[in-house]
Amino acid sequence: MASTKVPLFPAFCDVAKMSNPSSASATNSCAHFQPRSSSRSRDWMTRIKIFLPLCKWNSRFYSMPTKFNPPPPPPSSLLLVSSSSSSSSPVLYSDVAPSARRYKLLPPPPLRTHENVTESSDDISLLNDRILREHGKRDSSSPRPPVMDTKEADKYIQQVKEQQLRGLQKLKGDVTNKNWKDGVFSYKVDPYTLCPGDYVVHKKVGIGRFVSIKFDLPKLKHPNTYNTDHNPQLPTEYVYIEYADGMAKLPVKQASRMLYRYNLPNETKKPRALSKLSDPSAWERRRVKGKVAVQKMVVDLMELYIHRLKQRRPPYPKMHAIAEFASHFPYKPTPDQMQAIIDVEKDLTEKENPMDRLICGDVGFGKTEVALRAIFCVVSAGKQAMVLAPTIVLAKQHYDVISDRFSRYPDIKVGLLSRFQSKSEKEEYVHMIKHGHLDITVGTHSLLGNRVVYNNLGLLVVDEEQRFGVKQKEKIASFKTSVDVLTLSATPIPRTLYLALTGFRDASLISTPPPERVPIRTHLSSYSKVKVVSAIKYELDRDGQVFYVLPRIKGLEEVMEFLEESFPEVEIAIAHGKVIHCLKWSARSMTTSLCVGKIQNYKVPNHYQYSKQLEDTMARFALGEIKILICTNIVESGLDIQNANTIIIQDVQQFGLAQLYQLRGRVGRADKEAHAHLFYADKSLLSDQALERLTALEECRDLGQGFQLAERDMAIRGFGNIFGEQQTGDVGNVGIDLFFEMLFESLSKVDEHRVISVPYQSVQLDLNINPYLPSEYINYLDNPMEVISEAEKAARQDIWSLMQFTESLRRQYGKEPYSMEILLKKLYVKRMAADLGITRIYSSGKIVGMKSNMSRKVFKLIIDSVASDIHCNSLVFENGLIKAELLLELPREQLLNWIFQCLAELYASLPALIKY
Ligand SMILES: Nc1ncnc2c1ncn2[C@@H]1O[C@H](COP(=O)(O)OP(=O)(O)OP(=O)(O)O)[C@@H](O)[C@H]1O
Repeated sequence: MASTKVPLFPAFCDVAKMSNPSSASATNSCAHFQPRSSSRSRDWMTRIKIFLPLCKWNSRFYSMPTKFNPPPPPPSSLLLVSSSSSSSSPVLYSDVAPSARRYKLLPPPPLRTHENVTESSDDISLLNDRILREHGKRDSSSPRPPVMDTKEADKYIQQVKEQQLRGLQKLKGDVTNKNWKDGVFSYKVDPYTLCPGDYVVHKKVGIGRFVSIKFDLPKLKHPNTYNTDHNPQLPTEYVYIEYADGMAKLPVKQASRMLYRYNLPNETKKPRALSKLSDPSAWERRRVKGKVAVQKMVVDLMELYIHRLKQRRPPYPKMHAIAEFASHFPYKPTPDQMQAIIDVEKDLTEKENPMDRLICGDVGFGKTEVALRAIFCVVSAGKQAMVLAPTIVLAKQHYDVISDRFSRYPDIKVGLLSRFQSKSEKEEYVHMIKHGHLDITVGTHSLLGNRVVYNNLGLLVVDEEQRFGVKQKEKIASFKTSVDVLTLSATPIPRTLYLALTGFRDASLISTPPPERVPIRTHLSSYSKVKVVSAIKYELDRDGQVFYVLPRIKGLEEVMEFLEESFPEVEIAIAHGKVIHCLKWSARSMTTSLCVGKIQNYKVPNHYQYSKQLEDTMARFALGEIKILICTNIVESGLDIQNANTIIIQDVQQFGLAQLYQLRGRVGRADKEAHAHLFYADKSLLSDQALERLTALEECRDLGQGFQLAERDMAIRGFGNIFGEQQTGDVGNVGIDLFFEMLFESLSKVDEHRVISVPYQSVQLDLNINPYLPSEYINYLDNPMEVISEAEKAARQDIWSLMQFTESLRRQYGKEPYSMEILLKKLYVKRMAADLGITRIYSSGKIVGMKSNMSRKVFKLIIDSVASDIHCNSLVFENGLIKAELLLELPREQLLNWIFQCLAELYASLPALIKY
């Protein structure tokens, strides 16, 4: 939603504070208001007192929690009349001249944000809070795309749809895929593959625990009839599932049609609760919630994608020089690698909208080369490129690889910027970047700081985006609309998901390893110094190098001592990502040339010195001078040292599977057989789950097999790459497989979930409500005509502007009187109706009718996702008309309240719909 600010009126009064200084809201909103003089405030109080007796007829007026509580209007004081029923531009008539401006002008107060929402008592506040929350949620994950013209949107949606169909078609054509059943992609589980205790999800009943499959005699449907499905004489196989309030038994055939796994294989995460057989509606609500969450994800994705398609930049020129650049790659690209290179080249040289492509491939499968070619294409066209890495070690490695590859092009300048640099060094780089003297900048998140301003940025390469923090991801997202972005990730996306997503997200998969790769041998056992020494000795004997990884910095020192004793002649070093302000650790963070005896003279290094040491350590390890590197997971991603082919991981249980998978990928990056030794401290301390997962990792020996294992296990994390991380929590509601199925369904039907909004002006509100504004309120307002016209203008713009308008109004003048509230509600009703595609609202007796352009499917989806049943139970959909029959005919203003609340409920489901 566009966050356009409605011009605020000058804040000038302190009435609320004076009349009710202790009110909580006064503290919140009016604390900065200053009365100009006490005599004037007394004057105001006197005027209120005079009018008080007149107000008694309107008890509702008094019961409102208002800061500003002026008297009700004498009937003639001000009448707001709609100039026509289709336009709510009101005409003002006032019998009281606006009073002199009596209050001091102060700057407008800050707007409420979703963090500081406090007052939420009336309908409008509640709705505003909801809009704020929704905006906050969406804003944190992605910038809100601006409104798009319906016809233009049609074109893009069609384009996305066609591409996506091609993806699904490919999936169908994939004969090896067992998930296609009867032309539909299915994630249902084969009951025979279940183990007792596995959590399962029955689509109709909910979450239960698989007990067993047993033979039993089938029940007769009726005592006098034979069961046509099963011969009553013969026992049939049944699946037994335990629920919260009993045991269910299902014929195997039915179970294979209805059951899903709740968890990933090898995962034993407990669901919050088992479902009840006696209460299927609770499960139904949960399922609908899950469906709507999935829907929201897909719609967000779709909207962002469409928004990006709308951005324009001229395609980069196709250059012959790229062939020369490519010829310096020492290997023949693998087919997948080549495809990824072609995909990126097409994005850059054939498309007119900025690229946002994900290169997803197993560790060490050659993603860097794809990025290098993209960088070449962009910088040779005179633009700058930025390469972002999650760690300084990886940034340095990228810097080395890039510098090496571009060394033949002296005009192309490459620089490394990191938080560990000295201030002057940094300043120099920042200056060079700003003036276009640096073509390729490599660095960590420090590149995202506001001080780094580019002269002509064309490409952003992000390595392992998931390892950046929320704020940094937001910053990265903000680049996506203006520059080409290439994201590299070793977190696998299941091929099926990838294909289904074709059309929504540009991604290239590299799933084939370079040809000479040999599978890594993984050994899992309890820790033993003897085993460690033997593993290291084996590697050193073949002239290789060793990574020794621990989960914490504490402990590196101890290992150092032990290894120095065992291998006194060997160069050993420590590397980790932090400067530790403790003499002992800092000293040991130096390379091994520093012996214990020198520690006394050693000064704690600052960031700059530490970075130099780390850089030096890593460089010497890369050159093969250091043979054993004792480190934390600072080496987790991307590090590429071909001669290091043994990795020892101590206290393996403290790492996540994804981390282990990455760490293991540090070795076996050339043609030598590599070994990964995973050591746990004490088997008895390992949970069954941890042991099972580690065993699975050990068993996946073949190349690509590990990828398959990780593919499912990390599918959820893979979602993070595509949808944003917060949504992954929604999986827990319905279990992974049903979630996948819903996702597939939703992806393939995305165009059916479309609400086409109508222009605000075209909404006809035939309710004949024309509220009077009290003259006191009119006098109180600085410029009433302007207030009313600003309100209209905000409503015409969008709901966000209207929300900002009411918030400002209330902050400056206090809570409005009832008639003003009615006026605002009219505007809200019209605005929400326009967004929902409702063109006319009318009432006739007890019937409320809303003429809409939405389809029955969309109506159903909206109704399904509405949290409160109060309004929606009464709504039906007939031939483009949303209809409700109320229990009794309501007075007009109450009717407006009912419609306001009803639309606010419907409006809440809009995020799950495409709104063009
Ligand atoms: N087609 C190829 N044939 C042989 N070796 C290759 C090929 N492509 C890349 N390599 C080499 O494989 C090693 C790993 O490649 P690269 O660093 O690009 O992997 P990556 O996919 O980025 O891995 P990670 O996810 O760990 O960062 C490098 O030494 C690289 O030179």
